[in-house]
Amino acid sequence: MKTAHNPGYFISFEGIDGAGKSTHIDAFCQLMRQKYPAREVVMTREPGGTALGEQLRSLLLEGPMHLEAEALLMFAARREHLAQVIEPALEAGKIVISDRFTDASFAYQGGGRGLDIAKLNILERWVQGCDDGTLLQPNLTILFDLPGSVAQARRSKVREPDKFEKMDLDFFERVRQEYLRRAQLDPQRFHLVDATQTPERIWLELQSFPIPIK
Ligand SMILES: Nc1ncnc2c1ncn2[C@@H]1O[C@H](COP(=O)(O)OP(=O)(O)OP(=O)(O)O)[C@@H](O)[C@H]1O
Ligand SMILES: Cc1cn([C@H]2C[C@H](O)[C@@H](COP(=O)(O)O)O2)c(=O)[nH]c1=O
Repeated sequence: MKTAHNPGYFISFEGIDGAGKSTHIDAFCQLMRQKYPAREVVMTREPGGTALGEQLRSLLLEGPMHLEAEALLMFAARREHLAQVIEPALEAGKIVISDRFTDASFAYQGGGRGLDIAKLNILERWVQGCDDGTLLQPNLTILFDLPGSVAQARRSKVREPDKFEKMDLDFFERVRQEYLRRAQLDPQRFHLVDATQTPERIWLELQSFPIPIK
């Protein structure tokens, strides 16, 4: 990509597993379609969003692997996702809404599993760096924040855990803290949602906070 300055608008949803992203993301996409009828809305996810990305997702969410292999595969899936889906959509002026993006790598591989943040910074620059030196990032990241114990209780009611969801509470607390650290570093980009609220309250909040899309 030549530059991160494009006519599109890029939104990511983030949070620990069970924080409630999936509960709201479809309705949020519909809301964006209603609010901005002139814009096409593309909903996607990570890891995934392309044929290769979905194959990598299966590998990543199933078997154990070396931490650096895991990080590299997350960013390989992301590179393909950017090239095939995200960059063309943004260049065409579309609204892209992704269920997770690079903050998840910092939170899970960095905070949760302990990969050196400097290595993640290098991968981020490699994969999201543009020709003019800018870094392609979401314009807005909606972070669903809640304690690991609450998320674990919610998850256990509804599904069989995947590889990450089997991790212990300490892991999810570290993931949460890394998300919060990144939100503090970039308060302009992050909108923090208190995900301990009822789904109804959260939905009201998602409908009402201002998003600078023309
Ligand atoms: N605000 C809420 N209060 C109580 N329960 C909730 C709330 N939001 C979602 N849930 C319930 O918690 C469970 C997990 O929610 P959801 O699947 O949306 O989480 P998620 O963040 O998308 O997780 P993952 O990233 O692992 O897919 C679901 O059973 C959902 O109904
Ligand atoms: C992008 C990304 C994701 N993960 C982890 C986070 C979740 O446990 C899964 C994805 O599952 P979801 O329920 O669909 O959100 O993958 C990660 O560890 N690193 C990443 O970069």
